[in-house]
Amino acid sequence: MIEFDRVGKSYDGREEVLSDIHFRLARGEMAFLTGHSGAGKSTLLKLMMLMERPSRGNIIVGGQHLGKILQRQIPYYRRHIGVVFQNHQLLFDRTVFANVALPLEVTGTPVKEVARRVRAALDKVGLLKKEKLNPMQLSGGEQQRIGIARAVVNKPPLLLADEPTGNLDPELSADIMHLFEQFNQVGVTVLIASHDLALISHLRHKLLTLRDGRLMVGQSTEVLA
Ligand SMILES: Nc1ncnc2c1ncn2[C@@H]1O[C@H](COP(=O)(O)OP(=O)(O)OP(=O)(O)O)[C@@H](O)[C@H]1O
Repeated sequence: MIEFDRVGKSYDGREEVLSDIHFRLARGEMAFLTGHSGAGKSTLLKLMMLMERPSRGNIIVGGQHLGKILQRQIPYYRRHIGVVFQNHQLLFDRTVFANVALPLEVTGTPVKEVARRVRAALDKVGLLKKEKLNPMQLSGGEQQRIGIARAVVNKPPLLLADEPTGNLDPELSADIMHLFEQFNQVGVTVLIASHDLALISHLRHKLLTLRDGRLMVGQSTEVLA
């Protein structure tokens, strides 16, 4: 599903933030990406989203060589990836339903189909009853669930998350991680950047650790060992 082959990234010709990054994530696999602040976690996710281009090396996502994707093709490529951010980036001038419907409207999905899919996504995150509310009326944990519903409403085969539990207390954070696991159990490939090592150590998935620009691959249950 994801393959990084000797990828390097430097900004503005300065020292490399990522060096010689080499890893694979199989279709249907789930992994955590960790590392200290500034280690390059967001940069690695941005390379997969084509928000940044590597300085060297090759990246393949879903069978596509990212180096061959032209600038104008990027919006189409991104439709296959669901993205969840720490600050959920919801629009507070519209309802929960309208927020989750956004990715479908962009692709011109018929209205009936939009309603069906939005409700299915809200049901999966346990917030079907809140569709008419404004996101402002929801708790932080609920807002994050709305962000996740919006990320999965298109049924993307790949879900990327950047510190999705950053603002949440431990219990809510665990709930959010379990939600990602549920999507993974139905076949979605999931990669989550997080520095919440206590939480990660309780879940058994692949662990990608960035240190001094290099990547090490291990198991999340060994993270505190
Ligand atoms: N657009 C940019 N231009 C220049 N430097 C950048 C840019 N984006 C990130 N960097 C630098 O690259 C390094 C890695 O940043 P990145 O945001 O990928 O780290 P991170 O591991 O996600 O950090 P955090 O956990 O604090 O979010 C940092 O030194 C940062 O200052």
